[in-house]
Amino acid sequence: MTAPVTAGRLFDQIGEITLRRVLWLFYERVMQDELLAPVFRAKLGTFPKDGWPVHMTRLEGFWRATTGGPSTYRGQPGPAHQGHGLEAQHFERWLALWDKTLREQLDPPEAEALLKMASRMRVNLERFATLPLDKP
Ligand code: HEM
Repeated sequence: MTAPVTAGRLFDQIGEITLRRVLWLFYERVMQDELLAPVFRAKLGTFPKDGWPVHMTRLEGFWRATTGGPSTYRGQPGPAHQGHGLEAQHFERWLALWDKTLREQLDPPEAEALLKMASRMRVNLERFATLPLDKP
């Protein structure tokens, strides 16, 4: 019988190197997407240079922590999404690319687990993304 995928085991099941590969491939695709790329380019510059190495290190830390792996990530994903003019369509596209990349690169249980995690986070991130920057 296959054990259920839980956060603690997920990092080990995916593996450090595979997780890193998935993330780089995903953002390479994000940067080929005409809706998403301009948002990231405005903030981080030209992929994979400028602000990208730092961003990728931070994201890797985030996903390591989320999947139960060792991590020193101490960021705040919510506020990071404020002030970019993000709408529902950006999140739809992001998740569609995430889904495609995960399905190609991982076994179904791990792919589904990572998709489900991002789908849940979307609710909170989208709420932040549409908050006015200067609250009265
Ligand atoms: C559910 C979907 C998403 C997840 C899980 C996610 C996750 C993250 C995380 C963990 C960070 C790092 C936060 C930190 O600095 O500590 C981040 C930053 C960021 N994300 Fe997202 N994100 C999502 C959707 C999007 C979308 C749709 C866009 C826009 C097209 C976007 C644009 C950005 C930008 C511009 C940053 C800030 C980069 C920086 O200042 O270094 N994200 N995201």
